[in-house]
This record gives sequence, C-alpha cells and structure tokens, in this order.
Amino acid sequence: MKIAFIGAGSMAEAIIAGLLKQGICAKEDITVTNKQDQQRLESLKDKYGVTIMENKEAAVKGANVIFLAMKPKDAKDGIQAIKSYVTKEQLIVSVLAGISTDVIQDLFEQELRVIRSMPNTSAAIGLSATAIAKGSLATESDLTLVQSLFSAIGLCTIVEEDQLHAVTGVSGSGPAYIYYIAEAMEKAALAQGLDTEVAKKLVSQTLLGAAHMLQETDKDAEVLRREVTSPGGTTQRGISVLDDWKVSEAFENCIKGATERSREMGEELAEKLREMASN
Ligand SMILES: NC(=O)C1=CN([C@@H]2O[C@H](COP(=O)(O)OP(=O)(O)OC[C@H]3O[C@@H](n4cnc5c(N)ncnc54)[C@H](O)[C@@H]3O)[C@@H](O)[C@H]2O)C=CC1
Ligand SMILES: O=C(O)[C@@H]1CCC=N1
Repeated sequence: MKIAFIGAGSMAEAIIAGLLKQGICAKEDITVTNKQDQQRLESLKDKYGVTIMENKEAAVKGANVIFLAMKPKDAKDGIQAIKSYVTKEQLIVSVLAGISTDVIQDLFEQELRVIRSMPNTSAAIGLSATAIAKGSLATESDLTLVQSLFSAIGLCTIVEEDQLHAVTGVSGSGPAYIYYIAEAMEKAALAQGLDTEVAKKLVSQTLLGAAHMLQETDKDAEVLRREVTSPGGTTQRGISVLDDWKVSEAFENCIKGATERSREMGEELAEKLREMASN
C-alpha cells in the first residue's frame, strides 16, 4: 500500500515511525510533503528513508491512502494545493483535530471517501490510542482498512464522528497531560532532594507500571488507587493535598476545555467556508 502524507510535523512523523517500525509498509511506499520546510523533509528522509517531495502532484500520485496531517488552520490551503490531483480511487485519512469529514469533502469539491481519525503521538512506538469515524461516502471496508493501519501502531476503536471531539480532549491531547504530570512529579522529587536522573527514572517507571496495572489487572483505577492508600499513611496525605487543590475537577475542566476547543476549531473553518461561499 502506498501512503502519502500532506504535512510533515510531529503527528505525521509519529505515524510514519510506527508504520515502519511495525513493518506495515516499506519506506519506499511512503511519500511526504509539507508547506515549505525543506530541511524538515530532509530530516525525515535521513531518519526514515521515506520519499520526500515538494511537488504536490507527484506527492499524491499513485498513493492509495492520503493522510492529511497539517494543522486544522492550514487545511484549506493544504487541500487546495492537492485537490486537482486527487482521484476518487484514493482514500483520504484526516488526523486534523475538529474538522468534520463533510468540511473535508467540501474542500476537495469532489465526492471522496474520507475517514477521520484522532491518534496520538505514542503512535511513534506503536502505542497510540486512536479512534476513527467514517465520512458519508467512505465504506465499511475503508473503515476496516484504516482500523488495521492504526491497529498496527496501537489501539484503534471506531466511534461516531461527533465523539471525536471528546476523543481529542481525552486521548489526542492526553499524552501532554501525562507529560505535564511527569514534569510536575520530577520537579517535586528534586525539591525533596532526589537527583534529576533518579527522579526521571522513578517517575517514568511509576507511570509505566501504573498504566500496565490499569490494562493488565481487571481492577478499576479507583480500586488500584485504594490499594496504594494505607489508612493514615503517606499516600492518604498526598491524595488529600490533591483533593484540597481540586485536581480531579481540574481534569474535568481540562478535558471539557480541550473537547470544546476541538468543536470550535471545526466550527471556525466551517464558518470561514460559509462566508467564502456567500461572497
Ligand atoms: N501533535 C499531536 O499530538 C496530534 C496532532 N493531531 C493533528 O495532526 C495535525 C498535525 O499536527 P502536528 O503534527 O502536531 O503539527 P505540526 O505543526 O508539527 O506539523 C504540521 C505540518 O503541516 C505542514 N503544512 C502546513 N501547511 C501546509 C500546506 N498548505 N500543505 C502541506 N503541508 C502543510 C507543515 O509544513 C508541517 O509539516 C493537526 O491537524 C493536529 O490536529 C492529531 C492528534 C495528535
Ligand atoms: O493540540 C492539538 O490541537 C492537537 C490535537 C490533539 C493533540 N494535539
């Protein structure tokens, strides 16, 4: 299968790295283009051996699957640059946060099969948490194909398209929340006298172990948390501080805000297109 990436940023790289690492496609089958940063393309070529192209027609020609991997704000220009070279036989896979498959179809101004996805950067090591949804013209077999691609680089579940906003707020942005926690725990460990290397090792292994416990035991997070928390002990004191600082509510608002932002980004582009159509 030949895959073209329009956009060569962190998400494109994470997917490319994952696909190659898992042997889903050969480096010769991947073509990458971006807006103008030739140095970035060269670095992807050096690192992964993929084909890089500035010419947009050449980039999409012959691809079975075209990944849209530019920022949502660049979707209009990015699609404009390739739309006259894309054919109905090619399957479009969007990773753009917030942008609906209808808007993508409108931007191409032709009846294309579009699958919308929300992976995360852990795709780079085969551990993405991805959800996908199909646009009105995509088929069940398109969905199955894209699910098999993303399943090769982590978990991939199928959702209704509207749920992708919440997915973005939870697992698309999610790695950043966990890194935020890691940063905070490392900083706190230093303040308590541990040295940087020890703090980093202990924090990352603690996150890794806890994630495995969540997946490999049949226990809920709450049960696992209680098992760590001895009455009158250290964890109880620590958790009581998190409760005092309303960390749980902070997460509720964090995910709500990110979900709302996904909807807004979709609406901003849809509104722009409506304005252009009415002028
Ligand atoms: N970074 C993340 O963790 C995740 C990002 N996403 C989505 O992935 C998409 C890309 O995000 P990042 O990789 O983080 O962005 P990025 O800023 O790292 O990369 C964007 C890429 O798009 C290219 N680009 C911009 N305008 C273009 C145009 N007109 N034609 C061709 N290429 C163009 C840029 O040159 C750059 O290579 C976004 O839509 C984002 O919503 C989805 C899930 C997770
Ligand atoms: O922050 C963003 O908008 C993108 C979407 C999910 C992760 N990064």
